[in-house]
Formats: sequence, structure tokens, C-alpha cells
Amino acid sequence: MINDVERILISEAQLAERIKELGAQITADYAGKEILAIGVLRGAVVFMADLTRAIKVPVAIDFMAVSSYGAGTDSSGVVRILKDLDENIEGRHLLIVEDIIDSGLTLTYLLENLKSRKPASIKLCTLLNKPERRKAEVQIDYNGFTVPDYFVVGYGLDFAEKYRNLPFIGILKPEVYK
Ligand SMILES: O=P(O)(O)OC[C@H]1O[C@H](OP(=O)(O)OP(=O)(O)O)[C@H](O)[C@@H]1O
Ligand code: HPA
Repeated sequence: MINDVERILISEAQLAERIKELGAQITADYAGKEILAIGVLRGAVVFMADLTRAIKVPVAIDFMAVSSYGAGTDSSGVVRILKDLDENIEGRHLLIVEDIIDSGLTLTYLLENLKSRKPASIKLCTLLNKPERRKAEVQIDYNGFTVPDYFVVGYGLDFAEKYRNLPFIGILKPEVYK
């Protein structure tokens, strides 16, 4: 698996340091409130586990599964809900946790869907932001790292369901996905 990686873009130590900072910022912003963190399956799971432990106000967790990529490296643009929330979100402070915002199509769909259920507030936290690929504008409240237009893997992110368990964010060798 490691032999498929061309180079490490964000190391394990850099991820840990930045997540500590994000946790502190979120803790300060939500003082006196309770958060319902909504992880977007499956990519956000690894980040969600570390981020929630860096937040010091009460955090409940729930998950939604959506898919728009299939086995390729381009969004199909068609977002499907594969698993809905278990919690009632009306009147709650939602923190959507994503691994990456790329075209922005997944989040645009998700935000509209969640807003219609009348939460008290919605904020978005993404580990990675790839603005060069944006097709729909998305307001990001907490951004871990801005990355260039490479297909990245690791720390939850996959290519065809592989590489999610790499502890860093890396770029694959072109021959692996071409
Ligand atoms: O901004 P966008 O272009 O919409 O891309 C971002 C979305 O794509 C990835 O999910 P994917 O559909 O690959 O599912 P996964 O989380 O199970 O890997 C990622 O986790 C985001 O949810
Ligand atoms: O660069 C990426 N890597 C993995 N999954 C993704 N989903 C959107 N962009 C990416």
C-alpha cells in the first residue's frame, strides 16, 4: 500500500497539530452550548474521531452516508443519501464534519437538506479544502488545510475504497489510478 504513494502531503504530526488547533477554536466558539457533530461517511470517520476528542464542550455524534464518487476520481454530481441521521436535529447546533470539499456538490446538497429540518445553527468543518475544483460555492467555517488539485488519499480518504487507513495524507503515483 505504502509503495503506491508518490509523496506525503500532510504528515501525521501536522494533522495532529492542526486538529488540536481546530478543537480549541471550536471549543471557544461553542462555549456554553452542546454540539451535534454530523460525520459524513465514510471518509470523515478518522478525522471525526480525532476532532471530537479535541473539543471540550459536550459533543453528540451522528452520521450520514452520501455518495457521489463511486470508484472514480471525479464527482458524478448526483448525490445519493445512503444512510440518514438517527437523531432529530431540530433546534440543535450542528457541526458537519467532512474529510474534503472538492467540487462542493456533496455539501451543497447536504446543507440544503439539513437546513430544511430547522436546526438552531449549522457550521461546517472540513479537514481538507480543494478550491481549484469548486463547482458550487460552499461556506467553510473551519478549514484544516487547503490542498492543491491532486487526488489525495489517507486519513479516511480513499481511492476505490483503499488507503483510508494510511495515517497521513498522501498523493498516489499516477500509474495507480490511470
Ligand atoms: O466536494 P465534492 O466534490 O462533492 O467531494 C467531497 C465528497 O467526496 C468524498 O466522498 P465520497 O463520495 O468519495 O465517499 P466516501 O466519503 O465514502 O469516500 C468526500 O468524503 C466528500 O464527502
Ligand atoms: O482528492 C480526493 N481524494 C479522495 N476522495 C475524494 N473525494 C473528493 N476528492 C477526493
